[in-house]
Amino acid sequence: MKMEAVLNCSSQHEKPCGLILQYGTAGFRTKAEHLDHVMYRMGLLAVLRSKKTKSVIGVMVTASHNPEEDNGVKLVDPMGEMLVQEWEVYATNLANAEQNELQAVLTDIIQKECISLQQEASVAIGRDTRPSSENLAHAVIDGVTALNSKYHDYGLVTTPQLHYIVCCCNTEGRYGTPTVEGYYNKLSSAFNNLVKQAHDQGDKKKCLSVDGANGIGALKLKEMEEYLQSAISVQLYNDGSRGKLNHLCGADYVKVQQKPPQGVEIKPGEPFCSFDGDADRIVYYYNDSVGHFHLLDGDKIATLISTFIKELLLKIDLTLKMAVVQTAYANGSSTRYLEEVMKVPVYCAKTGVKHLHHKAQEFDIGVYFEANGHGTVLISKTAEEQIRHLANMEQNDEKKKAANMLLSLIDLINQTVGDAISDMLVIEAILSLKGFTVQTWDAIYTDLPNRQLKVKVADRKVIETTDAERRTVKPPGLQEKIDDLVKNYNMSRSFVRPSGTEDVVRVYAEADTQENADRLAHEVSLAVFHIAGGVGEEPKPL
Ligand SMILES: CC(=O)N[C@H]1[C@@H](OP(=O)(O)O)O[C@H](CO)[C@@H](O)[C@@H]1O
Ligand SMILES: [Mg+2]
Repeated sequence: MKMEAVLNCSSQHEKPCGLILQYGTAGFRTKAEHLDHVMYRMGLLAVLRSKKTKSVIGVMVTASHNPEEDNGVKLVDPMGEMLVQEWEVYATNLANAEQNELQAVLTDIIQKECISLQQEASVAIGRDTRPSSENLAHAVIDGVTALNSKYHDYGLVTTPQLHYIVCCCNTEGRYGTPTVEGYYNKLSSAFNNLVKQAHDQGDKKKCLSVDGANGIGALKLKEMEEYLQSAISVQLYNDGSRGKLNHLCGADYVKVQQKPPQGVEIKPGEPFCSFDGDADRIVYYYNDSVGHFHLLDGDKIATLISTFIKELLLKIDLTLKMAVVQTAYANGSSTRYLEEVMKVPVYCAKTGVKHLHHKAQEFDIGVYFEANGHGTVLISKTAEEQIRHLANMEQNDEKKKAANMLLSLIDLINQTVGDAISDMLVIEAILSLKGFTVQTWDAIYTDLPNRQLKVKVADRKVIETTDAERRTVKPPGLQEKIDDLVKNYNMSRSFVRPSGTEDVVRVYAEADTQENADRLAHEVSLAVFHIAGGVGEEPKPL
């Protein structure tokens, strides 16, 4: 390694003095103007990770649902997963090293990980549509080339497309062709195969309105449309031609505000969905005949998909270990429905997709979704082989058909990470095959009214949690207070946790009525404010 070249080039990607950042729930995220040095250094780290794993490593430049002025970066591990947690600390150390400490930090990583510098490396780079992303991606490339490594710049791609590409590169194409076209071909042929088998198809093409959050998802869905034309017609809103990224639109806005994106008119019963800024999340919704807004979030998506898979497994008489993984934000009704009616085991993981993904890997079929619409399904290799064997050998036509359906579903699902486009096609295919509308899907169970709030405190780290973040252990007295407040309401639940992506404490409450959920959320916010060092104005009732 030519350390001199690395350090020289680093001085062109200067670190703002004293700036401290952390590789959080989803990589680094902050104002775009503070990230040039982080990008260069993540280029370096991706090369080291690539040498260590002898695989292609991905670097995605995006800040997902955050405002357009922000940006961020996440590293993608060989099988298309998020960067392994042990390396997050290296990422943090590199990002925060002053120029004169950089050499020591790099050497430390190389020694601790026993990295052979002779080993070849290769990095796959992608970026979202933010105005700052192109230059920041160049800084990543500078880091990669400073270490004399190869790279492939995939340009504008969704986060899940880059995860897919990395997985394809490292499995000699067994997962698919490592290009955006390969992704379109794989998903569209699986989708077309599935919907062909729906009974009520006739001449009626499926129609769906999509809010693209003015981001990369809109761009890529437009590109993909020609591959899907015979089966679905998409009406795109917030396609990026005018509005600002994520501004008053997108999956996060719709989920948190519990209302449709601004500027779109929804006819009663019309199915709508929203992507987030890097197209790894999706939520569905519709307005009923009296104008009430109905949200079908990650919990409803997990229920729909797991019901469908369970039905197919029953048809082919295959016993597989299936589970659903949620977080504390999952609506209590969804957990109850899954456990009590569907008899599917449900696990609660800490917030952040990496935690859910890990848990889901423990099962033959692991369905995981965060309530905000980020999730996917993991199917173990053995389970896939068993299904493939049945599809090939089975004599009974109905069973053969069901096994083939499962195989197409496996191809349609992006197993590397949550994927708005893939999830949307999975949902549309299931709705077609079951003859469901969004309303029938919504009626599977009724969400408990809920509310999410944010509280500003001086130092959110004073709050420590346990039991998958459902209870606090610090500061003293807070959990007791929350327990007391929750007791005053019916069907109630509330918890608080420090956010991993924003400088706030998040409060969640649910109860029998919206008024009660709002009131409980406010009372718990006050408890946080008073016990955990609130700053600024005291939280006001909604
Ligand atoms: C309540 C909520 O939606 N939290 C989000 C948010 O994390 P926080 O740690 O809550 O800020 O951003 C994460 C990354 O996108 C996402 O995984 C997570 O679900
Ligand atoms: Mg996202």
